[in-house]
Amino acid sequence: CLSPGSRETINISKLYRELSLFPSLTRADVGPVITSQYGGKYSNIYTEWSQRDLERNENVKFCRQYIVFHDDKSVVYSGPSGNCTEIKGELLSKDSPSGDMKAVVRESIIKGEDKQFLEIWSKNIKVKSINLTALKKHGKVYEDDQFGCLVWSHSETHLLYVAERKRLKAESFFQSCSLADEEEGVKMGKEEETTKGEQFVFYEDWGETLVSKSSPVLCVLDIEGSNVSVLEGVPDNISPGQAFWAPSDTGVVFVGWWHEPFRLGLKYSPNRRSSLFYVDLTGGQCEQLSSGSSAVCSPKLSPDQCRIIYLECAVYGPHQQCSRLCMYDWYTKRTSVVVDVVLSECILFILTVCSPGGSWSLLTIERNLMVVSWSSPNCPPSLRVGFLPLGGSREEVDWVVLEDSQTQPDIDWQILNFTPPPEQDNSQYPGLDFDALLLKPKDVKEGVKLPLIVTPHGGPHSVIVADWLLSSSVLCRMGFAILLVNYRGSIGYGQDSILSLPGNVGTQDVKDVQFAVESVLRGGAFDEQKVAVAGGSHGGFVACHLIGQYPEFYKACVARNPVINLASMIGSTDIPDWCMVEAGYNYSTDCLPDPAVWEQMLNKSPIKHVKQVKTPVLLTLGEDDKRVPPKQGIEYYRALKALQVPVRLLWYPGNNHSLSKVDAESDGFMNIALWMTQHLSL
Ligand SMILES: CSCC[C@H](NC=O)C(=O)N[C@@H](CO)C(=O)O
Repeated sequence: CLSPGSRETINISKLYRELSLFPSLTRADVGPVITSQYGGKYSNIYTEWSQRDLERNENVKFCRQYIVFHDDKSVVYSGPSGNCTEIKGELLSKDSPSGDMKAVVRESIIKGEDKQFLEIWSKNIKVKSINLTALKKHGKVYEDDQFGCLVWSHSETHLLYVAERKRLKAESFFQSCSLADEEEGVKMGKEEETTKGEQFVFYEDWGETLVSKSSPVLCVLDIEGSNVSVLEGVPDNISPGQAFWAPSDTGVVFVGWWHEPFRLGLKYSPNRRSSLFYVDLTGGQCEQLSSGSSAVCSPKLSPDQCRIIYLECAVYGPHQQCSRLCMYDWYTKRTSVVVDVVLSECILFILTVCSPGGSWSLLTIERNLMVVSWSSPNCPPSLRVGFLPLGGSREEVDWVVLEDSQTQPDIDWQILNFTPPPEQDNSQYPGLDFDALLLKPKDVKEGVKLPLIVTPHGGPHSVIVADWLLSSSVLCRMGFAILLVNYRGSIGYGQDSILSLPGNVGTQDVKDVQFAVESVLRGGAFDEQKVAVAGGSHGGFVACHLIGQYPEFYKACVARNPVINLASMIGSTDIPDWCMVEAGYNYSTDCLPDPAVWEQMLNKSPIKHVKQVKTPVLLTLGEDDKRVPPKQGIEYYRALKALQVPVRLLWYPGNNHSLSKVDAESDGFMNIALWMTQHLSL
């Protein structure tokens, strides 16, 4: 085993430090069109970035602005305006539509207590700073991308946001308060309504990454009067979010999620019963705008304020299944389907006309000006802008780079396509192919066979795209090849591929990955004795299946928060429906434990094959994971210990499912790299 101070360990940490310097783009906003004194038209582009700061042990957020001169169909001149500025304490921010003002929700610690403020900035002045905590109209403001929003009214006189409903201060049954205390409280204006007997009441939350978010309310600030009000009219059994102002500011449109009979995890789960609603500001009447038997998200008002587009999919079933794009006409109240569920091979037009190859991520589009983050497995994110070709023409977009990044010359990558052998074809969904991304060190000496790390993604309905991946690029620079497999069931290939997997987890996904690895090995460039597997969550499920079903094949395994036993997980995860659906059953909120279903869940789980495992396993677990509770990993750890299979468990307090806090991520990476080096005897 390499010691922490060995030259090799130091070199790996140096590489990690070097490659973790590249920031990623998290947001872009395009400002209004301004005409300069010389007649040229330009827009400001505001961007936010995130970068790991290993010294400070946190992800730092910073912004940079760019100026883009254009003629409405092409960029004429562009460049940065000033340097980067770190953003501290901002939970949410938004420029007003005219660009004249900016609103910020800020968190600040004052005398050891967390306080939230809503600030209004105009030119170089902070014109308002409203202490939301002191107002006590609601609890904490939601800053997440599930419910959260900060939206200017069209008139720029009001702001809309979402916060936790106000709760009365809970006191012990035995709390005594003297008359003198009460009188003092009243005198000081500090009296607070309290309630007895509620101190230990359980409040459901919305699960992984949304803990302590239970009952959101829509809040409006009247800027002129500095007055905050909580909107009335939202039904009691609905949690509102993703809100915006209706045409002419007559009310608010929002997505409402039903939270009865109980809340289920929402992260990566757009398949929760929900609908579009409109609440009228004058009468407080609430109207349901979409069907009550589906799941909706991401509503947007068209620039002409006449239509709302949104995504809609079925309730339950596979998480991240295909959605249809719907349009609601504000004036006729009619709904139409713009793009229906795509059954097979979904390739967006924009991706087909963009070169170079890699990953194009649209940050925003305003008046046909697209702002994108482009990256590839050997090139960290760069910022580009380009106009959408007019009238949907298939012309190439003329991309202009606003912020470039350095290509990593030592990394090579390619996309591989696989057709499963006939005996592995899915009879219900025949003829499905799948892809994989292969990363390799560039100049390999003649005769050298590379060690290979196989990585199935999680989900299972998610996807690996050809973007910049920090850990894969460091491993590649260390001399490993990495094979990232989009087995059948991944997203981006249409609904049929997604539906082919539920009921077949532990076989179809596992066989696809094994087929991909064996096909790649047949090429002769890789060392068959040096193959490892690593995956997180459902990717950890596939990894642990592979070492159980192919016990001689893999020389090392790493699993982050892996699903080990569907039957034991259903009672503790925030998404029990996932366990039922992936095991091949329908879910309903009133389903009770059924021995036959549990037996199938067990049969499809990695724990079923643990007796065959010989591969050394490194487990990385997040203490606060609500999705795959760490007890899943512990279950595997105990079984491996009993079988005397080498196992090492890393336990990360304060971390959830993603293990993405800077210290957990970097420590996890170093341990993974050393585990691979040790067991593949590099
Ligand atoms: C009951 S947990 C199911 C696995 C989990 N699915 C959704 O959250 C998963 O695999 N998550 C992926 C992301 O989709 C991960 O990498 O964490």
